[in-house]
Amino acid sequence: MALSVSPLGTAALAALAAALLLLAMQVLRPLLAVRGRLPPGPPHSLLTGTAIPDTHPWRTMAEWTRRYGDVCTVRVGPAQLLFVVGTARAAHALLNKQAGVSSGRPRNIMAGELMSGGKRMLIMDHNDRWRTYRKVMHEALADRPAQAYEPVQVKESRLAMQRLGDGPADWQNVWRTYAASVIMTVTYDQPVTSLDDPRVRAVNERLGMLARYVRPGASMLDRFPLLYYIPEPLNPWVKLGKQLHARELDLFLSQYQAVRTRVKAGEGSASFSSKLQERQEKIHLTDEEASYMAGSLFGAGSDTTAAALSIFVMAMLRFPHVLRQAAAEVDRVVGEKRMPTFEDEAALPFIQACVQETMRWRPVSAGGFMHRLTADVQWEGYTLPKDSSIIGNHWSISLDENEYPEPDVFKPERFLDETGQCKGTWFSPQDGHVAFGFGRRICPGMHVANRSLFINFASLAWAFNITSSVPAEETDTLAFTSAANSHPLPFEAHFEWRSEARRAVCEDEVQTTKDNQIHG
Ligand code: HEM
Repeated sequence: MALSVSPLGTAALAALAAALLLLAMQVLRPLLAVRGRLPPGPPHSLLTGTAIPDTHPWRTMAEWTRRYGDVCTVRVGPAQLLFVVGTARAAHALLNKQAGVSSGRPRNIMAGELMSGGKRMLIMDHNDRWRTYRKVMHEALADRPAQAYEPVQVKESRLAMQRLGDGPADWQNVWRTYAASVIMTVTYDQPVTSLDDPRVRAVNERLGMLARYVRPGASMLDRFPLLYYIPEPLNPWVKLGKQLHARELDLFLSQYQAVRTRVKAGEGSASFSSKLQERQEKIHLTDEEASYMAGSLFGAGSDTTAAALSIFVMAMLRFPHVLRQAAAEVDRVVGEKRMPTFEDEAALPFIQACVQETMRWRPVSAGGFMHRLTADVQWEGYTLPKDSSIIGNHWSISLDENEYPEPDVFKPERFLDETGQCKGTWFSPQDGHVAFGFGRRICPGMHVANRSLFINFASLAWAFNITSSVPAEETDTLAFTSAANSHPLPFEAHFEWRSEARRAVCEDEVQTTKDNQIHG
């Protein structure tokens, strides 16, 4: 007996077949596009790709580098290729020297396109808007303009020392407050004194949401991009992404507009936002774009800086002789009667070397950030196809004993030359490490970050003996969170004033620097 199918049923079957065909094309297209040999990599399943662990994925990736080589192929889901680059040699060749074709970002529908409206620099592709953002960032944050923020960093650092000396239970929050206040001042000329400040709470709440969706494949839309095309009224994911974006945009716009209002009233001093407002029209940025550029500085620069400051404290507990060496250098140059300043920097090469070693020893963005290849790239007989993702694993590069002998030991002197001056490495002549990333996506805030680390490390060495009831050799130097910006898990640390006189000098300096503002 012949089966009869109604016209409605035929249409449904045709629609189903078309959807399956589209799905198959989406899955197969990147694989069919592979035109050469891929580097070896860990096993993967055809449907779900390579199993990448949620906890400290950079440690597993480092293991893959040891097993499969400098560049290995990983599959995210059934079709997306990700190249994990695990040595300085390969990272320098692929991500620095060929930055022209390795500086895109992979598509991120939920966190990038919907929640950030395509306006968040860190997850924006290598396009014209990104170039404008990058130019603005360079003009505001490069080495010379970053000097303007030094008075604010000095003021906040004095406050941080005072708070640490008071013996807070959660001393890591002192660093979070320091970093939040520096960024809020740099961005809006709005210092904060507590993490409970409603402005900080609001932005941290938004960042918490973003962190949830920014990981590859964290949202259904990124795992199954076809879902994006379901009409909006029936599409819960698109609706959610747009709602979250609207709330974040409201927050960023209101902070940005408040600067405009204060400037009109002749109040406050210069900031990233006030300077941006002066030239916003000339560079054709809408208020929405400009407010997002300003607003997303907090996410990029606050948590990262706070983590690096805690990492230094961890290193000082594990390697107490380094703190003694740092204190000896600071005492020789600065003495007891005043605290260190940025004018002392050239005379404090050991402290500068401590900054570099902290960033190397436990890199904050431990796994690195994904880039996207915008053309096919050749690597030692292998082809890395256009549109694949590529990631430089900061962890394995920083702990590679071929580049850094005894990599687990905190040894600032590895960055000192025979004349005692600070030096870099062959692949990073300036900083000696890769913790700020690669190529055209290298962190534009690094000069602000380095200054924060310098002034706080010098001040810690000047002010405190740092102690713990845990013996130095039992300090767990691998106890870190698994977030993209990996913080040390809470640990015990006591900050004991080296002398009553130093405590009194710090109290005085808190008063004398309390009105410090951005220069210019
Ligand atoms: C210790 C502190 C910091 C660390 C470890 C750090 C690290 C990084 C890393 C690894 C990247 C991505 C690089 C890549 O894709 O290869 C990045 C990007 C970025 N950072 Fe930082 N950062 C720090 C502080 C800051 C500060 C203080 C600011 C702002 C004042 C900032 C602003 C940015 C921005 C806007 C981007 C996006 C750049 C782009 O995608 O083109 N960062 N940072």
